Amino acid sequence: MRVLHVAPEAYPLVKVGGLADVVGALPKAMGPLGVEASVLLPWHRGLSARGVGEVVFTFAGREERAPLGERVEGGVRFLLLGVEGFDRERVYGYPDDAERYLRFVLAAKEVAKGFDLVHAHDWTAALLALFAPTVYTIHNLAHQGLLDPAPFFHWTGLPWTLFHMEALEFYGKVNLMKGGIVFARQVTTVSPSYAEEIKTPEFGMGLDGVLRRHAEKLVGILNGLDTEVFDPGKDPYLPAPYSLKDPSGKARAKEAFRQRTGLRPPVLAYIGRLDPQKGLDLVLKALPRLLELGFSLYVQGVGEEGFRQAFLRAEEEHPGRVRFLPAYDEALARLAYAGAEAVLVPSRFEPCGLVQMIASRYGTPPVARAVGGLKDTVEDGRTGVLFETYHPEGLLYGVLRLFRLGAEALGLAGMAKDFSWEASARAYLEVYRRALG
Ligand SMILES: Nc1ncnc2c1ncn2[C@@H]1O[C@H](COP(=O)(O)OP(=O)(O)O[C@H]2O[C@H](CO)[C@@H](O)[C@H](O)[C@H]2O)[C@@H](O)[C@H]1O
Repeated sequence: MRVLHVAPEAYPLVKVGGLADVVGALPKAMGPLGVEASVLLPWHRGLSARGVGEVVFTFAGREERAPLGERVEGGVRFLLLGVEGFDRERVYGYPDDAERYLRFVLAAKEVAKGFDLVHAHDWTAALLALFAPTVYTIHNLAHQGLLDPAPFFHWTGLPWTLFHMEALEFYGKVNLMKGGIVFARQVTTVSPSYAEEIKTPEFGMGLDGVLRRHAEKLVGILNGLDTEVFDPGKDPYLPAPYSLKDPSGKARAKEAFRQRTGLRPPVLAYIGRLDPQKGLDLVLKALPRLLELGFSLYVQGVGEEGFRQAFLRAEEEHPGRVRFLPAYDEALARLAYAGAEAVLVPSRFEPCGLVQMIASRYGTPPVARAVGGLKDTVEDGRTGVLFETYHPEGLLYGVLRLFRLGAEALGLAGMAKDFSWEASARAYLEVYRRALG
């Protein structure tokens, strides 16, 4: 079976968040099951690849050409598509994102012709479901890809008959994610709990009705971790390797983390995008009390300016107790996963979440909110702590409970857990078979 993954980001070529981890790891995990997978990405600035040809496609009624590159990393074949609009600093966050990614999809549709199945990820690739046999994965319902119908139909050349409630129309706009859900042969999301939650108005972000109508083709498959990439036993970013059998190297990581950050333990770490999804308002509100109780805080992430300012202020006000790294930094993230006493994942909603799994793999227990994939991956009281109420008190209670139970013991229990892709890869194979059957 030949499958083409289509996505905006994939580790190790380009990563903003967890989507990249998944798109980088899943193709590898499917190999042993007989699925030959390639990953198609936009040719973002700075990526090098061997030119392998040119893709001819139609955009806004005109013929365009885009160079196609190829590069193999970690056994995965990446294809890079050099359509206009991607020679830029960032992956997302431009006013013309909808246009650039539509152009990418219309070119990707030509590449897809050489494959049995497309596996499209998130809103940017959703529209492929209209052009090829597609499995569509929702990584986050918060980003749906909304745009005005007039430019959409002009650029794509699709008929206006698709502009109705059971197809692409969404409150007067075109909704690309809705198109993915309606037209894909199978729809997946990244945890069983999130698959249930998104069928309710509370978590459905306006698409719960559509998801309920298409529930028979919707399945929740838990993300795994690339256990080769995230392995404290051979992580080049750590001062010494360690494992469940011999965790002694973890003390070295703690020491290195302390020296690097100047924070006195116990340190609570947040690593991730600075996004309202992630419950950072709870962290900020609980901060004074956490500091009073003797905890320090480490925050690493990029995203919303409001959060950036708030954490810069917190760092300034509490030298030696709060450190904020407003950057994407793989090396420091690994050191934090290994060197902090606990990680905080107080999300409002969380489709799956990789942060809590990575932390566990590095022997650091998570304090997480009992939603979505967090509920499916953190064993409350055994590998970490889950709290229910979206309130600073809920988070505080969770932190205190974790340390009462013994952070170290919970961390070790987490290290023993299987976070690999194995079971989930088999579940995806079933979905692929259904899509083609
Ligand atoms: N500043 C920084 N420096 C270094 N590393 C950083 C970083 N900021 C984030 N990361 C890394 O990005 C990843 C975050 O992944 P998550 O899955 O936890 O959340 P995200 O919301 O990005 O993903 C979305 O997609 C994934 C994939 O399906 C879902 O698990 C999730 O619930 C959904 O919200 C982790 O590997 C983390 O270490």
